Amino acid sequence: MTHFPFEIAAVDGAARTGRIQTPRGDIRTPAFMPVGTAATVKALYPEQVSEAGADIILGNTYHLMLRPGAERVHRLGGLHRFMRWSGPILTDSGGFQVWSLSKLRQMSEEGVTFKSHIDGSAHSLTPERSIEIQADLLGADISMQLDECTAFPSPREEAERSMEMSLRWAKRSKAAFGERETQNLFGIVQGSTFEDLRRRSAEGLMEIGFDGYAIGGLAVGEGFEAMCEVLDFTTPVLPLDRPRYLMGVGKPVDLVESVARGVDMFDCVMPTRSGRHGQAWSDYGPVNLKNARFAEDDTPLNAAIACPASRDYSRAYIHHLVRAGEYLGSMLLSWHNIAYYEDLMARMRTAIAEGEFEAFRRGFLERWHSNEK
Ligand SMILES: CNc1nc2c(CCNCC3CCCCC3)c3nc(N)[nH]c(=O)c3cc2[nH]1
Repeated sequence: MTHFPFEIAAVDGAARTGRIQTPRGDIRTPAFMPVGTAATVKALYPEQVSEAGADIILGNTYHLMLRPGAERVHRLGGLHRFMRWSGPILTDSGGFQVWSLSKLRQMSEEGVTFKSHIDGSAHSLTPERSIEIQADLLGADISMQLDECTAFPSPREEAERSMEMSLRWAKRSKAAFGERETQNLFGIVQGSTFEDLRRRSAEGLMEIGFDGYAIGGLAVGEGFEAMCEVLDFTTPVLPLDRPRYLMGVGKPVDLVESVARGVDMFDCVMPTRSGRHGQAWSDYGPVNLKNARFAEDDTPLNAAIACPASRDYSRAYIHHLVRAGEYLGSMLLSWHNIAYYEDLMARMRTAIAEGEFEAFRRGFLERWHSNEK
């Protein structure tokens, strides 16, 4: 097993803090991974993403195979060189995006065929092809198995069929990946909201053996309570000494409640996407800077965060930019939101290291549920 060393520095309840050591740098956990869908964390330079505190970013098989093409990225030196990000990159395997973005898709045991949402051209993804794109062509440090994200809600039989196919694809993904010294491969637990299916999926993946375990099939409309319930009965089954990655999550309160349940890694489009829609995140929830109450608010978004977008610009100015539809509005809010998310992760890492995570969590939930904005 050539998994990256995962050093757990402290445990507080089910919460853990530590670091994953990769050839391209350490990942401090719990970690939030900004999403770089089309080889860019939208509206930010890589330097800003790194200075904001991100150790690792996400890339994506689906988008990059369609445009500019995985072979082209490879000819140009791989994804790190192409986008000038020298730290670790995790890529998703593409299955989820086929379901959420493409038209006319066909699923079979072999894989999935689909039409590009960009130009309608025909494409196919198999477990083997997805690994080739992620690990060989893009050069991801961490690749994900090809899986099927089971729709929610699903009847039990459908969830079982879907989970079992993802397990077969997990086996094929691992066989295609083989043993690599400088790259890792994560399996993805499915099983929707059914405890026994989640257990069988986790046990099946551990039997195959992966460098880390993602929890898929969540943040698909099941709601906060159901997501927490699935975490309550899934994370305890997973190995303590391997990273757990909750895919597609989430709002700040989701991150706090999931870290409390033993999750180490997260990704979400929320900070950047909501920044483009005029929203700034805080411990009190989202704040829409378009709101008239900011028109003459000369205070910064959050002076406690050492990011120019959070500390140096007034809300009045950002309000003006958003109202005027100026690019700088989206740029500053995206920058602040990434810095806020990374600051939240840093506060949680410190709280766990000091054995104070419960107190941190209580304080955060009080702020989150207060109506102060
Ligand atoms: C938002 N909710 C959610 N996302 C899920 C995702 C995607 C996670 N984010 C990947 C980025 C998305 C933007 C482009 C770059 C990659 C899921 N992915 C996989 N493979 N399986 C899931 O069950 C799975 C489940 C998910 N649930």
